Amino acid sequence: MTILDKIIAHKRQEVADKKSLVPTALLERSLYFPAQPVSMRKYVQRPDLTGIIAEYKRNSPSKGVINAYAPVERTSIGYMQAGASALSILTDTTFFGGKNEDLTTARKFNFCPILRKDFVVEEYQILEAKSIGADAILLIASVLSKEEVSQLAQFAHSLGLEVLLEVHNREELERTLTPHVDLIGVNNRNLHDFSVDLKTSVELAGFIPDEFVKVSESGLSEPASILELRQHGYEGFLMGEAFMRQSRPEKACAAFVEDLKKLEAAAATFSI
Ligand SMILES: O=P(O)(O)OC[C@@H](O)[C@@H](O)c1c[nH]c2ccccc12
Repeated sequence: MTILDKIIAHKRQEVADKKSLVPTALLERSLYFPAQPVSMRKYVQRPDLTGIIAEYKRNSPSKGVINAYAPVERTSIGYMQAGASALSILTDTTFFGGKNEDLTTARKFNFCPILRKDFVVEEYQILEAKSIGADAILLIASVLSKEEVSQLAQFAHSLGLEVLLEVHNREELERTLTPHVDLIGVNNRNLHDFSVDLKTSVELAGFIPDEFVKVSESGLSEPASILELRQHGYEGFLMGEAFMRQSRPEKACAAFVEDLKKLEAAAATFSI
């Protein structure tokens, strides 16, 4: 049994327990409807922003505790001030040390797209994402069938939420691709053994149809990688640990964006 299998088994039980406490009909009555949903797809493509989807992640199964102290208010506001396009907030408690309140807090302080980062296996969790103020959800291809991806994505759309479909290889991409998702994220980390390789994004880029916004996920820590991935059509860059590993993640994000801008300027001069 891999760690991902363990997470999914645990998640199914957790959702069953939650349902008995807050039945679906009750959750439906507490949906959060912001004045207008904020489109992650659009923000990632905004030329005045960086495409960075900055993640708030306290722990991970592969790294243990990453940052136990950085508060979600200051971190999320700082990420957005630094030039991030969107936020990703981990809400899984058991394996990532997150909670729904982290997302509601981030929502209170930021007008920007917020991705609820969790392991979605049922519609109930999508209602929950909406009820806590998310704008987008993640669907992980390796743990879902094509029908599940399609149905969950359509359900998310019916609530005004966008969908980021995460794949790690060509088989997952071709097996689950459906027009009902908005962005395709290529996870450079293999969730079964945690190995990370940016080549995963480079190699899969050509197989992703143009109508989907391409996002490269995990293991990003160098501005040069962003420039390289842009050449392959990536517009979104999901980054967590490189920032969260530092005591002031928002400052690390700002420094990264500064370096990225310098590199962009240098690259522009060089190409003339
Ligand atoms: O911390 P990193 O290496 O920058 O990675 C961020 C993000 O891609 C990663 O947290 C992630 C990608 N897919 C996931 C699915 C579930 C939990 C976490 C993830």
